Amino acid sequence: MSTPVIGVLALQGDVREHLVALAEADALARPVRRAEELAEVDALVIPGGESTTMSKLALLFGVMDPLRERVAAGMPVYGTCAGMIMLADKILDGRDDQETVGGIDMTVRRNAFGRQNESFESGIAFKGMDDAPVHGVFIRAPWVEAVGAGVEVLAELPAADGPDSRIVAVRQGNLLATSFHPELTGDHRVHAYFVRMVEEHLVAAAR
Ligand SMILES: NC(=O)CC[C@H](N)C(=O)O
Repeated sequence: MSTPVIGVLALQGDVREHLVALAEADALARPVRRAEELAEVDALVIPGGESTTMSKLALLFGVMDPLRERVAAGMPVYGTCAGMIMLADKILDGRDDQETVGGIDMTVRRNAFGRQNESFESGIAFKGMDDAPVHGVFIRAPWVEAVGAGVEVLAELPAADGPDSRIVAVRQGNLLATSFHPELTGDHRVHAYFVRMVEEHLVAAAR
């Protein structure tokens, strides 16, 4: 099978780190800014950054609707942090004019873990990666407040202030989202998991 071509939405955010992580997970990675570039990739990563700015630029560059169309058509997408917010059907604490691509039946709360100076790192038990916890870097991170029946929860963190836990990684069909940033660590197992999702999608689509 040919190597999957995975774009990284390069309007704003930590694009370069994702390009490196995807290459290390054996994908062909390239930045995507415009609809024509989106049309040429098999799958997409939406990076961390600032979802309000990303939303504004996606509308300005005319990629918001093409993105929604590709998601509806089944293109695999992985969103980290701001990218998770972009994949949420509903957001809390967003800006009034903030739009998302949507696609995952979940409600995500922006900046839920606190402000920049409350950023933290934590080992995370990630479903299917049983050899060792995933190293999670959380920077003004969102959490998933509610999920619909079709959403698989892949990771949760115990809440700092009570018995509850916070959902920090989910998958719905071909869409994957994490509150944290595996691209900022040397541990690229989540990117490898996404590359496998893309390969499985391409095999199924070719049948
Ligand atoms: N590291 C991040 O991507 C932060 C996300 C940012 N707080 C937002 O709302 O988009």
